Amino acid sequence: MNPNPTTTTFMLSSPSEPHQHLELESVREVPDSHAWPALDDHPTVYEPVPVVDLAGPDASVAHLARVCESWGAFQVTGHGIRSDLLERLESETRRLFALPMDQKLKAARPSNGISGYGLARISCFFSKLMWSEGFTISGSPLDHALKLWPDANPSRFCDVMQECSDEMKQVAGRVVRLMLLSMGLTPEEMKRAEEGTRVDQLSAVLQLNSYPPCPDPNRAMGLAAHTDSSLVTLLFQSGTSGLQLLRRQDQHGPARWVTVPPRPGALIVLAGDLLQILTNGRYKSVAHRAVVNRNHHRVSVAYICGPPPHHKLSPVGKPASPAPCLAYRAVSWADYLGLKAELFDKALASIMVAEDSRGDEGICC
Ligand SMILES: C=C1C[C@]23C[C@@]1(O)CC[C@H]2[C@@]12CCC[C@@](C)(C(=O)O1)[C@H]2[C@@H]3C(=O)O
Ligand SMILES: O=C(O)CCC(=O)C(=O)O
Ligand SMILES: [Fe+2]
Repeated sequence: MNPNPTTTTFMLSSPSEPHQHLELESVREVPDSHAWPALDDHPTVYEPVPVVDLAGPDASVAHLARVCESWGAFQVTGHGIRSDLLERLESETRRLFALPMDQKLKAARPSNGISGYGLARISCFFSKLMWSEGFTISGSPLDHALKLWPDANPSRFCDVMQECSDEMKQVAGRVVRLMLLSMGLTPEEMKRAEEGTRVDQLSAVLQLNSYPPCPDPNRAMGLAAHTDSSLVTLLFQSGTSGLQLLRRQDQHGPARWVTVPPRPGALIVLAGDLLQILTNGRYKSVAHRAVVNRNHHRVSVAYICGPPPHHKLSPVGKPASPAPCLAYRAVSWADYLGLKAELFDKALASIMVAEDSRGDEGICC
């Protein structure tokens, strides 16, 4: 799948690209560096995005199987994360992005690193820059917080990020388990699927995103279409919409963008590439993007979660139909991230096992 026809393998000419670290909030006109030629690659339509109440009967495995197969995403309520914690998550995220650019750049993500402040990582695959800033937290955010707020107590930021990660881990663990139960696996397959995916084993990064108001939202892109590499991503979006899911009725049907309206207290679950691999193509990862708007400064926080980085995940269950024999070779998250950084939307295809060469690692059908 190519989630966006404007994708090229264009690399930014140099790290000192003049508009790379624009103070987007003070820009009055979208510069050419940020003007996207084709935002309307598919129509944007209204469709109600499914809601799964983890505390209610919606959390039935039959319902979940249908939702995962047909959407790869849903809103989750009844997750137990207190609304005041989510409010603090939003306000700490806003406080970070409101810092002056030179302060944020003190916590810049190193070119070969995971954590820190910077442009969307996928920027290198596109010829235009995105109307957003990101901050990735992997492990403790303390070192970064000390650089961002050298004169203040960093615990306010760190505590909220840590508490949210801990809570989101519990929710992600429940969601992954329900998804696996919904596949109707044999006890042996279920045991194999749970290796590396149990709640106590999950690992994650927290991705904070900021989308300042944009003077010409029809020409700018907040975050270009992509799938996450995770098993599942839990996304918190502030009261402003912007997240869109790429949806098809069936494999060959026309694609359209569906906006996920903010729903107070809800989190959004997005199926990632590792879930597609683990479920042998049955629960596909969902392509999504973030669009911007003229008046509101939107923020979002993604809890991008998967197995321990070096745990090798291999597919379980029957290959997805109608595709005859989708199967992937076993892969660790760490190795898959390497493929994704190199191949972007071709990473999944690169680990498909050809039908005639299925051996120990692939699933025979
Ligand atoms: C663990 C990771 C997943 C991620 C790449 C990363 O190393 C850290 C940031 C993650 C993120 C967040 C925004 C979208 C995304 C595609 C990206 O470019 O960086 C994801 C990556 C991913 O899921 O592959
Ligand atoms: O901001 C959003 O709604 C999407 C964010 C996202 O896709 C990500 O962080 O991976
Ligand atoms: Fe994403």
